[in-house]
Amino acid sequence: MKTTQQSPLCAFIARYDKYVSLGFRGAHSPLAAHRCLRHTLLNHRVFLSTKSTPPLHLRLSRRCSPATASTSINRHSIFFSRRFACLSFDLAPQTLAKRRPLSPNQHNSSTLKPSVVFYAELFFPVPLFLRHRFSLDSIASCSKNGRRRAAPSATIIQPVDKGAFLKLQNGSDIRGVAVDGVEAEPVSLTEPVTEAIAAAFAAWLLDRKKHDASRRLKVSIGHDSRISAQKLQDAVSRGLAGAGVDVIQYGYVKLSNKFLMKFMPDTFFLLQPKAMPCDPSGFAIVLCCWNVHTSVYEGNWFEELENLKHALRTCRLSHHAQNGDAFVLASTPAMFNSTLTKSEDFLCPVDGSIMITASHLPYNRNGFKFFTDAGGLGKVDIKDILERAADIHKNFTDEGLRESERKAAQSVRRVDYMTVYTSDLVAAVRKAAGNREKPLEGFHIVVDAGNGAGGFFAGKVLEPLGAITSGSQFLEPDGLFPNHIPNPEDKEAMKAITQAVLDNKADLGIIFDTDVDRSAAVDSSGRELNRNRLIALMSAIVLEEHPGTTIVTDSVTSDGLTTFIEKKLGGRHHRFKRGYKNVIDEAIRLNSVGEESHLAIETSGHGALKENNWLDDGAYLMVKLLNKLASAKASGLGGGSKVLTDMVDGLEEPGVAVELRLKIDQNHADLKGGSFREYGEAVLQHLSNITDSDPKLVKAPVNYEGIRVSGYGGWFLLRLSLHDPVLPLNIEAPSNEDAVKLGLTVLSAMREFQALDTSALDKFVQA
Ligand SMILES: O=P(O)(O)OC[C@H]1O[C@H](O)[C@H](O)[C@@H](O)[C@@H]1O
Repeated sequence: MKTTQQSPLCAFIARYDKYVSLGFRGAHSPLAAHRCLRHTLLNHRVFLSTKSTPPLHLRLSRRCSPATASTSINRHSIFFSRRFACLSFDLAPQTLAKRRPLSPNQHNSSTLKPSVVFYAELFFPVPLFLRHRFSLDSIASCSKNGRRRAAPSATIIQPVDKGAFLKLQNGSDIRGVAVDGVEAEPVSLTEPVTEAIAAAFAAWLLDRKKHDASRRLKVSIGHDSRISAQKLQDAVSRGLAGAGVDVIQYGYVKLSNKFLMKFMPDTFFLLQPKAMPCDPSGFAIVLCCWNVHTSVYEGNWFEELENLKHALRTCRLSHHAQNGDAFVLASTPAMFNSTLTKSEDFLCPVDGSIMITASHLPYNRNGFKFFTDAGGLGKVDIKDILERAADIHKNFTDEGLRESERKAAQSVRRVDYMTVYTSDLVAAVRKAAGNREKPLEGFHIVVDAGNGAGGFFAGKVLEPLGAITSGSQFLEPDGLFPNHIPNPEDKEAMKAITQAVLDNKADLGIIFDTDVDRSAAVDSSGRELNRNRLIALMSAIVLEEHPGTTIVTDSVTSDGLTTFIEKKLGGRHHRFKRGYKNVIDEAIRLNSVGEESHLAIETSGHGALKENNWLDDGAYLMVKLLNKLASAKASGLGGGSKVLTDMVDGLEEPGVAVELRLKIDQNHADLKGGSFREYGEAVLQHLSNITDSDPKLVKAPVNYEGIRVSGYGGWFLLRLSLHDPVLPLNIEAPSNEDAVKLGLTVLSAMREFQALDTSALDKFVQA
């Protein structure tokens, strides 16, 4: 992925943005500092927060010189933006020399104007009067005659038409670009757009809950580890609060003074605890930047960061909320669960819930999933919300936005809901194991959270159940996903968890996607239990509990899986469409018409069980595997994951299985102004005709999506992607030769479709 940002600083931010905010070289210049601040704020999650009141920040600005008496400060300045304070100090060269001797060259360098810059994200909006006084925004907004006038909202509202809003729909989710910097991917999920979408969800919810008009509705918001999460969560909070809904945030940052004193003593000293007391529950941290000459400071600075990162890791940051140090994240299933939980302490149940996530997509994307107690919202509702959002956005005024901001500042509450959610998971395993406290004692299970939100599973689920989790990896949240794509379908990701299992001689490996609605496992021999194997395993478990039940899956499942479910397990395999919402809704429908179904699951790792309120929950799928391990051990069947491996014994596996994604060029003249869907349908129709006339091929008699054809001992499925201008082609066959024959059939149907990029298929058949 190419980024347009080239400066070393950007590279630096890209590496460390989770933990620091950086100043630019020359941050002594207010303009540069401000630009830097804006850049950082716009693109990165900025840490951290304080519940202290704004005057404390003012005091901080005055007191910082004495506080840093051991250094020599040439000048300092403070800037306030709507939610952030930026403090910048220029240090005299001798101060630098104390940290690391400067070369004569550096002493003489005219660029050597080192600064320290602190950024603080405030939990409260900075009052306008402060902003007017200190913010460069307000200086820029001075009228020509020199009189200050009210600063406009810190966000500039660009007009956005309805079409642009509707483009944010991705099936039953909303997805867009939230971070600038990737070529040809302009930001579409801006703060005002997000605020409008949240306000639209509130309006939609208020319409649905008219009968509850006597009380204020509550909506929970949570997010995963994405770098734009905080920014969007704030915007969502404003949108909801402005629409008259109570807002409960499940995602926030919480680091204790103790943590700071221990791991960042220098920084903390500069922050002067007396001037910036942290209230016992709120905690505060502002990480500083030893700005400028990273060449001068590099060692030290990197060392500090490494210390911090180490500290974060050893503290199991995301699992120790109750101990005071945490990035408190949320998972998608937990958000849905918050509409069902009954607990006044945790302000539950909420009327609606919003998860801020773009699942496994690249770091610059983000999006929303919406829930009520009836489940995730469907396509029609999402379209309705986006249409409403477009109207709301059109009518935004500065004053209205400020009012929403004020309301959000007054009404947002924070709850560590993951504590409830994880204790439910722990309770489920204990119950299944005959109420034993530590049913997983003796098991070594490694978790790979891919730096998403799933790190909690090691410390808050497995460890309380007695499992050893050493060797778990990528548990710490990092929205740049530096290790691998957090996606159990991804080959690299599966390789990483497999290696971790083998290296640690673990009994089981568990991997999640970013927002924990998908998962997969690896057995002790390093055998991947994902895709068809995971479905086979889950089917075996569910069919033991509910003999004969129907298993609903997505469309790309293998023929071998059908044989396994129907012949070996005695269930019924209902192969439906791709899309987790589609399979869940289908299972619910089957039950409503009298066909019992207890499991809806996709090869992607999404899965939902009837017993778990049809919650699409990757963590719960893993809980079902844990139950199996625990009960096997209790009944003396031995430890390890053999019990799971044995359950998928007999599943026929194809020699070759590929998925090729063929793009439709939407701007190609061959579309003749039509949509890519119409074009894709035409390709499918043509393929259907061709296969009808080929005696070696048999079209699947029952098929709900695309064209599925058997032949040459295997099968292929060509279908339209749920979201993209793409025709995904799945081929499974006993050998490469057979797979190529199937590929050639498909290719022959595509020759006349010029807008279709068949290069992946060309390559496949040639190889
Ligand atoms: O149709 P595709 O492009 O293959 O995408 C299909 C996938 O889209 C999303 O990621 C959904 O969350 C999945 O449930 C679905 O399987």
